[in-house]
Amino acid sequence: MILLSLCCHDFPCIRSRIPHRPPRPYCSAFVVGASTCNMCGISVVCNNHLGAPQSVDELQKSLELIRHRGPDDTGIYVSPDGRIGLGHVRLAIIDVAHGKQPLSDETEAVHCVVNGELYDYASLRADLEVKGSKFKTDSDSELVLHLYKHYGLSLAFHLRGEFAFVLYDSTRRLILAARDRFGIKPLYYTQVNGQLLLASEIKAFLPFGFKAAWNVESIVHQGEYADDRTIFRGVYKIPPGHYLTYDRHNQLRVVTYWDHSFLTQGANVIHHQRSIDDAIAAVRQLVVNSVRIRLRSDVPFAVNLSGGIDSAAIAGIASAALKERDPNARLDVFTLAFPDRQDVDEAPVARRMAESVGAIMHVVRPTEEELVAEFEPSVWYSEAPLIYLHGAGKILLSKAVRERGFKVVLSGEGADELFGGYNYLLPDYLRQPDTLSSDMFGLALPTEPERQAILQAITTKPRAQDHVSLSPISLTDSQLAREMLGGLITHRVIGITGPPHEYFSQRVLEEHGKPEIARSISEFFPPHIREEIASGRWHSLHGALYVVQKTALGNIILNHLGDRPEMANSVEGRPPFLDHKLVEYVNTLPASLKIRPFLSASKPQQNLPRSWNFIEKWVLREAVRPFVTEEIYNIKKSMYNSPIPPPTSTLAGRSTPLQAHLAARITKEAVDQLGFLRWETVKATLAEFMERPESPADGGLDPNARRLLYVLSFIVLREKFQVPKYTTCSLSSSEGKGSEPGGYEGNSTKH
Ligand SMILES: Nc1ncnc2c1ncn2[C@@H]1O[C@H](COP(=O)(O)OP(=O)(O)OP(=O)(O)O)[C@@H](O)[C@H]1O
Ligand SMILES: NC(=O)CC[C@H](N)C(=O)O
Repeated sequence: MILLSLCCHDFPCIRSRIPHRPPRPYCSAFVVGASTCNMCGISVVCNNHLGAPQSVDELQKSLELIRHRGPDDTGIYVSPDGRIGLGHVRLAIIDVAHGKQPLSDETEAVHCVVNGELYDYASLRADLEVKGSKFKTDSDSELVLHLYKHYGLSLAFHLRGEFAFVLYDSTRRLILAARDRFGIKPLYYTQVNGQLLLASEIKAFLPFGFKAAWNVESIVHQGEYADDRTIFRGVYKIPPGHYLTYDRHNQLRVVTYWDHSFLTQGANVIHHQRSIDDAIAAVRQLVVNSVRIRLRSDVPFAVNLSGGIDSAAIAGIASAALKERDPNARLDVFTLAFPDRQDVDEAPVARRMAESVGAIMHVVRPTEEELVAEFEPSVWYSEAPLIYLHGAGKILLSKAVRERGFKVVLSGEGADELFGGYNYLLPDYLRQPDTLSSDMFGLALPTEPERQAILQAITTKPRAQDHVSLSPISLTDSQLAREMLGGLITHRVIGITGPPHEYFSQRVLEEHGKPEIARSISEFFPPHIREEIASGRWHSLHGALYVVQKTALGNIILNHLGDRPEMANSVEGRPPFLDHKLVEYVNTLPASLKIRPFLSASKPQQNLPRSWNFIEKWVLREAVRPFVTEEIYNIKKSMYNSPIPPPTSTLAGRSTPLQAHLAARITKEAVDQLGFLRWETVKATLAEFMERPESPADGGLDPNARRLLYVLSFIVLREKFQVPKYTTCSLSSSEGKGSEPGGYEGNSTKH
C-alpha cells in the first residue's frame, strides 16, 4: 500500500475563464474540506495486498502533520479496490477556484497529486489539446495527467518548473512518482507494514505505523547531504531528476530522467562556436525569460532580496516586468537585516537596490533570541541535523512574507552552483587548464606555470576567503574516493556539515569507520558521470559544480534553507536560476566564462611575472548588469548568513541566548539516549563554547556552536519522532542502502 503526502502551492492564475463547477465526482473518493486554491503537500499510501481497507483516517492524520504545506484545502482519493490512497493539502496558487486535488482524468482511470509549479503551461496545453486532451481545469497541475497519457513514464522530462508528484494509473495498477530536476520540491518514500508510503515530509509517515530508527551508517557518512539516504532507516528521497515506479507486482524502480551534461574538453568546439557577447546575450535572455514565467501567479508574489547579485537580478527583472504592465506597479521585496552585525549585514546594499527599482522594501530584523527560538522548529521542519541558525532566519523571513499577504517568493538559489559563485571553487577551477575557453573565445588565461603556482599556493596555504581552510577534512582524507571524483578539493567544504569523528562513540566508529563524505558522494554518482569527472573530460570546475549541485544544493540549500522554512509558513519559493533551459545552456559554456581570470596590478605570487584576479559568476554578472545597481554588479559574493552578535560584546558574566539554550538542552542524559554520540566530546565542546565562544571573521558561527547545534538537532528529532536509542548495527536490520525494504530492488535501473 502506498501513502503519499504531497503539498503544493497555488499561484495566481491568469486563466480564470472557466466557470465555477461542482467538485468532480471521485471514483469511490473522499473529498475533504472546502476547495479554494493551494500550495501543496502530498501523502500517498499504497497497499501491497488488495482487499486491505484503505484507512482514510490515517491519511487524514498524515495530511494534518503537513498542513503547513497546504492550509487552503484537503483532498483525498481512495481507489475502489483499496490499493491506493492519494492525499493532498493545498496551498492554492493557480486556478484557485478549480485546482482542487487529487486531479483525475476524464475516464477516472488516472489520478494524481502535485506539489509545485509547472511553467510553459499555455504551449503545453495547446499542444496536448491538438493531440486530443480535454482539460477540466486551468490548473497547471493537470498537465501531469495529460502528459502521462502521451508520454507515459517519461512525462517528467516534459515538465518545466519545480515539482513533486504522484500519479496512479488504476488500469495498470501502477504508481509513478517524480521530483523536479534539481530537488526544489521534496518527496520521500518508505515501506511499512506491507505498504509503500510516499510523502512531501517524513513526518507524514508516522500515522501509518512508521517507526523511526537512526540510520547510523548514513549519519556517520553524511548520506543526508551526499546521496538519497536520510538519517532514518528505510526512508529515502526520490533523487532530483528521477522518477519512481511501483507496479502491480509491487516492484519498485527508481530511474533517472534528467541529469547535467557539460561540454567535454576536446569536443569539436566548432559546433559550439559563438562570441562572448553572444553567450552573455543568451544568458540574459534565458534568465529574463525564467524570471518572467515565474511571475505567473493568481496570488501576490514578492522577492527575497539580499545584497547579492542573484536576488538583485531577479528583483530588477521582476520589477521591470511589472512596470511593463503598469508603470506605477511596485515590486515587494523582503530582506533579513542584522544591524548588530554590520560586518555581514546585506540590508544596506539591498536597500539601495530596492530604491533603484522603486520596490517596496520589507525588512525583518531577527534578534539572537528569535533565531535561537526558531532553531528547534527549523530542525522539525527540515527533519535533519542543522549546524547553523540559517534555517531559523529563513523561517522568520517567510513568516513576515506570509503575514504581509504573500504566498509566493522568488529567490536567487542555484546561481552559485550554476555559474561558480563560491570562492571555495577556485582550487577546483585551477586544477585543470581550460583549453575550451581559449579555443572557443580566445580568452587570455594563466599560463601553465602560473596556474600550477596559484593552485599550489591556495591549497597549501589557503586564504581565509577560500574556505578550504574551514573544513575538518584534510586534503589527504578520502584519497580513493576523491580519485573517483578526479581529485576534487571542494569536498572539504561540503564535509563541514558533519562533525569530526571524535563525536561518534568508539563502537560506532568500529562499526562504520570514520566519516567519509567523499565516498558517499562518489558511490552515489552514476558510473558514466564519475568517469566524465575522473577522466577530466568535464573540466574540473564542472566536476566540482556537479558535486555541489548533487549535495549541498539539493539537500541543504533548496531543502533546509528553501522549501522547508518557506513551507513552514505556507510560502512557495520559486528559484528562477534553476530553470532547466537556462541550466542546459550554461552547462555548455566553458569554465572560464564562469570563473573569469583577469590580469591584476597587484604583486604577483612567488616568482611569477604576473598576478591574476578571478571574478566569480562572470557571465551572469555581465548578463544581468542592466538590471542591477553598479554597486551590486561589482560586489563579491557573500554567503547567506543568519548571524548573531559577536559573543564577546554580549557577555557580561551572563550567557548569551544561544549558550543558555544549548546548555539547557544538551545534557548527558539526552546525548546518551541517542546511542551513537560520545558524551565526553560533546561535554568538552559545550564547556569550551560556554567559556570561550568565538566569532569567526566571516560572520559565521563559532565552530563549537555548530557542532552543538548538530547534536541538539538529533535530540530534537529523537523527541519528535520518538526514535529509540541506537544499540547496535544489527545485520538483520540493515542500515545501509540497497538491502532495505525501501531500497532498490527488482528491475531497478537506477544509476
Ligand atoms: N539577507 C537576506 N534577506 C533576504 N533574502 C536573502 C538574504 N540572504 C539570502 N537571501 C535569499 O537567499 C538567496 C540565496 O542567497 P545567496 O547568498 O546565494 O544569493 P545572493 O545573496 O542573492 O547573491 P550572492 O550569491 O551573489 O551573494 C538569495 O538570492 C535571496 O533570495
Ligand atoms: N503549491 C503548489 O504546489 C501549487 C500546486 C498547483 N500549482 C496549484 O496552484 O494549486
